[in-house]
Amino acid sequence: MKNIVTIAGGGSGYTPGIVLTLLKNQANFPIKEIRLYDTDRERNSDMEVIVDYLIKKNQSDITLTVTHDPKTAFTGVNFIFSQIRVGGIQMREIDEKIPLKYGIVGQETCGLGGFSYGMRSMKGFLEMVQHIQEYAPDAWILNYTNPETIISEAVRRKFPEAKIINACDMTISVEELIADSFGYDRTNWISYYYGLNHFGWYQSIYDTAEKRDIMPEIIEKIRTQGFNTEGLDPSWAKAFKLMEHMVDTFPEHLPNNYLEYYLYPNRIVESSNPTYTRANEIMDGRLKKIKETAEKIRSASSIEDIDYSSDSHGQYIVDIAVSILNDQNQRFMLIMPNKGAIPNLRQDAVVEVPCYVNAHGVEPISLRQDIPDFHKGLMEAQVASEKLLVDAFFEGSYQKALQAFTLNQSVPNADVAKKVLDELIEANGEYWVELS
Ligand SMILES: NC(=O)c1ccc[n+]([C@@H]2O[C@H](COP(=O)([O-])OP(=O)(O)OC[C@H]3O[C@@H](n4cnc5c(N)ncnc54)[C@H](O)[C@@H]3O)[C@@H](O)[C@H]2O)c1
Ligand SMILES: O=P(O)(O)OC[C@H]1O[C@H](O[C@H]2[C@H](O)[C@@H](O)[C@@H](O)O[C@@H]2CO)[C@H](O)[C@@H](O)[C@@H]1O
Ligand SMILES: [Mn+2]
Repeated sequence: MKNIVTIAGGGSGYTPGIVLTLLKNQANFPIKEIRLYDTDRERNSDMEVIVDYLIKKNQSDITLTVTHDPKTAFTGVNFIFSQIRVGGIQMREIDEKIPLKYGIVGQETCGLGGFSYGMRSMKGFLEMVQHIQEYAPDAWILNYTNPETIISEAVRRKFPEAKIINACDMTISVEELIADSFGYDRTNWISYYYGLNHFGWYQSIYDTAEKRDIMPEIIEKIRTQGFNTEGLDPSWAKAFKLMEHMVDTFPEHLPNNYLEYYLYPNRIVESSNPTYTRANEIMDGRLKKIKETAEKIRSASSIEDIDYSSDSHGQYIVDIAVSILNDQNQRFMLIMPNKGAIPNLRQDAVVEVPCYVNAHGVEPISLRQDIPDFHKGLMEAQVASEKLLVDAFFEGSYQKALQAFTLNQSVPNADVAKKVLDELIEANGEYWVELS
């Protein structure tokens, strides 16, 4: 059977990498149609030009459909890969800049920028899931849309039966960086990782060739040699530099780089430019590249190769689909209700842990051991603040939102929490539910 895949947020700069990965994986994941669904017609139309070019260049007979209509997007599909960004890059810029004005972390998925995005994202994402329930109730939603823990919690409350798998590419990026920096083969690894999304640690990394846990050795190498960040985007190189410091200071378990926003908000704020943030870098980089590539294809009768390739971000989501289709029980780091996976953390937390994926869905793997107090304490505050935010969304409660903002560990006091909340309510307007 050939599948139909809809890429929701089709205009995203991740689409070419995902399409090229799909084209490369036709033996395991045969596809008859790719649909690009996006509320922004101009962005979808630019991506149509690029994807059409990639399909033809690969001499594939896959049909391409481009739409802003949910019924056309979802009717009859088998998989929806979601990468929508509700509010777009313009609202990401606001999420990053308003907190920075008050001297606190301004970031896409962490701190109060992440909460601002979370409130918008829940609204837009749940509307999309409603459409999917109507037009394709049996389809699998493989979700990359952020902030993942908040999205996962909201979908679980509103659509408990939805067939959704929430995934983040950060752990594979970290593992690739480690393997490249120190000469490991990560395909031999069985990783045990626990946390919330963008808020977790490795507990162990078992190397099946060496037949031992190599995490202590990796930690030592990070402390003494540092990562090889040559060729990385400077912002990512900077993040991994701070990760080295985190590992050196807290060497018990290997942290996700995103913990820098909670453990070192001081350093993050000091090194941020409040008038030119990551959103501005993306506007001047990834987004410009899409426009330029589409223009190049439109205006040329024959063109040189365009600068997109299949990548691990695309491969990860395609591998999840393949594991479902072929009932392979492959292992992935996924975002799921805890229910015992981390034994000493509240059972209703949404956590990121290794899981098996097969035709029936996701089976989380238990860590079997309690996590230490330091890591547990940090997680408990974060779980509570994220849950309060989701409560605020469903109840329309200003008080719950204020509690969520105050409890966020990037926030020094309730006065700042309130000022930032009030300014974000104003800036988000209709993107947020009304809070009273
Ligand atoms: N989970 C992960 O590890 C991971 C990795 C990379 C990116 N992401 C997430 O993927 C998303 C896309 O990132 P990006 O930088 O490419 O963003 P982007 O803004 O460049 O692209 C997102 C696209 O979604 C469209 N969109 C917005 N709201 C929509 C809606 N309601 N319905 C349909 N389309 C809609 C926009 O018009 C835009 O074309 C973000 O949520 C980002 O955080 C997640
Ligand atoms: O600032 P951005 O938009 O470039 O990235 C934000 C996303 O960062 C992570 O994904 C990385 C990934 O880890 C890296 O290897 C490479 O593929 O780029 C990705 C994004 O550019 C993170 O996991 C996502 O959740 C963030 O949205
Ligand atoms: Mn992520």
